[in-house]
Amino acid sequence: MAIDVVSAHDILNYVVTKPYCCKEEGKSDPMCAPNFIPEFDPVHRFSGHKCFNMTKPMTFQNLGCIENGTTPSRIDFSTTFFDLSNIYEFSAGSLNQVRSYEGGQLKYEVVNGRQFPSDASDNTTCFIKQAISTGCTRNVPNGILGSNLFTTWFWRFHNYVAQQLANLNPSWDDERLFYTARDIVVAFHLQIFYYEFLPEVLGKDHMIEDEIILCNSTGFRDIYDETVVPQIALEYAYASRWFHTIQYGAQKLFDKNFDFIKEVPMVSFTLSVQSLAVDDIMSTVTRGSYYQATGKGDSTVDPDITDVGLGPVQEIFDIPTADLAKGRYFGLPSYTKYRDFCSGYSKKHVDFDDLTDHISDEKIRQLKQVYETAEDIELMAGIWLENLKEGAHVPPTVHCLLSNQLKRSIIIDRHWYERPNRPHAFNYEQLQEIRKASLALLLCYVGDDVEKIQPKPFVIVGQGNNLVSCDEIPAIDFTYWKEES
Ligand code: HEM
Ligand SMILES: [Ca+2]
Repeated sequence: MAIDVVSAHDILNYVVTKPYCCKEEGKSDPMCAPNFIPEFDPVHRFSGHKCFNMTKPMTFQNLGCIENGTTPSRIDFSTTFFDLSNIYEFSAGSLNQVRSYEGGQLKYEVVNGRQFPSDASDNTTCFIKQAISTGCTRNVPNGILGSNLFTTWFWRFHNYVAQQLANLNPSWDDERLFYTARDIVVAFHLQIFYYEFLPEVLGKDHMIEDEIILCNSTGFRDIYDETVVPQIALEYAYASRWFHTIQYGAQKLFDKNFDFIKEVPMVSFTLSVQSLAVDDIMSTVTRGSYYQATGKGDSTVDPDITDVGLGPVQEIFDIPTADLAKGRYFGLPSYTKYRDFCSGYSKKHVDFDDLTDHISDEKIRQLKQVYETAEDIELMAGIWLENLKEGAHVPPTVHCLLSNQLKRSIIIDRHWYERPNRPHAFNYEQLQEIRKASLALLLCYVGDDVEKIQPKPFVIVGQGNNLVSCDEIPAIDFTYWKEES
């Protein structure tokens, strides 16, 4: 499960284009997922006609700002930085909507004794507890299972931190508590993303070599460059779609002894955050999220990803087809051009034979059947067929395109948490506490009934990474944020 890359789903702003085939009558409101809990009935998802819709992102052409007939230029509603905008700005301008303006807290709703994100107000019908029967979840952060879990956890963590700060500093007002908590939570998230999650995916040695992380991750560092324009490459989100190929289709549920209960199609949770609020689903799914393994990077895709995709709201959605199609839609250059770029332009890739260092002969033969020349190969098709990079869990071109942005995201961020001279920077002791951030710690703080967890939850349980009690996970000492009176 990936943070921030997964949270891309919270900002997806695709519009559904004309369906290829669709039943006319009895179409439900697409934002109101039919409820499948508690039976988790995968069968009804396939009832009726099969209706496959393609999607289009919002573009400046749609708004008439750029002439039609030009390459579509996408409007992105999320911020350019890794600043947990899926929590704090999950739709543009929504920050004020999600603050409670008391004690620095974010608004929440309690269902079954559990805290869930909520921006619903009293006169809407979109509280999660209502959605359990109505299916309506228009007003809450609502995406795929992974992002719903992460949003919920970080939302709760914000409130946890704000409460710690309030206890230590009774004189702080809501404003100060809110912004100090946000700063800590964003840093905590970045520390997990860059120093815990990404090393498992990209390989720690590669990341050190590419200067994305520090070898000795204790001190400050500052690579901010105000002359670099803050931007996220289209290719970052695009190449990240490769992760759809390792998405495992089944979500396993475990009881408190980590005994397997059952498995549920992962996609059944898509756009159905309310399903997490039923019974003890949140606890059993949370355990599954760190106890079960991910899918394999072996050029095959789970059938639910190609047939169901969006879960209950559409009968069929083929995510890999959408992934390939978006490359054409955005007018991305040929795969060979990205190979040139990723070789630092030390090698030119023109013929099929130039691609053999990352793609097997058999797969080159398959490419030849589909594409007339090597320069016709699309980026997505190329990365689907690449072997995984040595010392990493992604193909080399995905590695290159992600690494490129991940480094730039530090360079462009004036508020990067490791900077000693940013406005309201952490002092050295506070930064040491932030360095303790880990997914295990997050789940021990705010996860549902998490009493035991492996120290490295992005890695499967095993020797050297066995389940331990939460008491053994190093915790943050918030007293470093107590203001001297
Ligand atoms: C159950 C699992 C998942 C489902 C159902 C799902 C579904 C989708 C769908 C429907 C889209 C939009 C496709 C389009 O219309 O073009 C999408 C986009 C995307 N997905 Fe997933 N996805 C899943 C898992 C993941 C994972 C694990 C990652 C990465 C770690 C990921 C990364 C992305 C990215 C980066 C995009 C493009 C976002 C953008 O351009 O705004 N997805 N996904
Ligand atoms: Ca952001």
